Amino acid sequence: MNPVIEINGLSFGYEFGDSVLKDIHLAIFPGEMVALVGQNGAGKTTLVKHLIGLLRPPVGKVKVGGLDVANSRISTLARQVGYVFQNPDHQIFHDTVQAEVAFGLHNLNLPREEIGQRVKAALSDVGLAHLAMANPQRLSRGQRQRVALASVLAMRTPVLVLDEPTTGQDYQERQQIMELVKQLNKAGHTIIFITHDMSLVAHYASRVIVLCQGRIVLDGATREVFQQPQKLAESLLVPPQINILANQLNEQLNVQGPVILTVQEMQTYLQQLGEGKENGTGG
Ligand SMILES: Nc1ncnc2c1ncn2[C@@H]1O[C@H](COP(=O)(O)OP(=O)(O)OP(=O)(O)O)[C@@H](O)[C@H]1O
Repeated sequence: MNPVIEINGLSFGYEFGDSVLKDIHLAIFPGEMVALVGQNGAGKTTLVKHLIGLLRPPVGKVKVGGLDVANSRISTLARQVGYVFQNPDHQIFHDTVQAEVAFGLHNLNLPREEIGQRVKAALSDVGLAHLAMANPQRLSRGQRQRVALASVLAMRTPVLVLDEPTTGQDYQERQQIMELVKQLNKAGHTIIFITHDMSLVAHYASRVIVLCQGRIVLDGATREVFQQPQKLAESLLVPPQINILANQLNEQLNVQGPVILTVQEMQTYLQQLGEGKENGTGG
């Protein structure tokens, strides 16, 4: 299978600034659900801006859906990758939610009917169907974030890049957004999401890429990455509480237990430990 995103030797620095990305090599395959993590200023947003042509690689090569970003038009790349900005106000310009979500679709020259259908479906997906005629500027930050998400969903691109999609959302909205993202991934979209919430990473990502000062320092299946708490700590990343608790329990019991990522996994593990004890085989 060919990678949908291929980065070879990408280095980048802003004008008058230090180097922000250093020799990035990366291949992401169709259907992956990748979490891109790292402390503030690690270079995550700078990296993904290279996928949509907002930044062009001065050194190295970036390919998306087989297109070389260095010489592809932003409008062409926009058919491959949808990007939800970290700050929704950087991508919301229209007077109504409906017009906002329809904007990108007009650029695709789609028939009016299809535009209407896609807008409706995207707004319903993010739970904003009832606010189609509202002015986005009057909505809450969390709602504006979801308008931005709907605008990108409506484009139906094979790759979705979500830069901190759950910022400003309450607990329930956060779960809803991530469940929606999971469904999109199941339906075949390749997902890259940036977040500082390591419990979302543990729960939803199939692969984790850790950026530290512009370099990739960890890249692997989620469970493998959480198996290296020392390396995560070096990047100032704190695993979810449940993972830490399980590690401490294993240490106390002096057993090599599994890597626990979610509360549900912990529940199952505790049950197994309990049953082992009853049978006299537990630690
Ligand atoms: N437009 C810009 N001009 C100059 N420097 C910039 C610009 N955008 C970002 N930087 C700098 O580049 C570095 C990486 O920033 P970037 O936004 O990519 O990090 P990040 O990992 O996404 O951080 P955060 O988690 O805070 O969003 C930071 O030092 C930042 O100050």
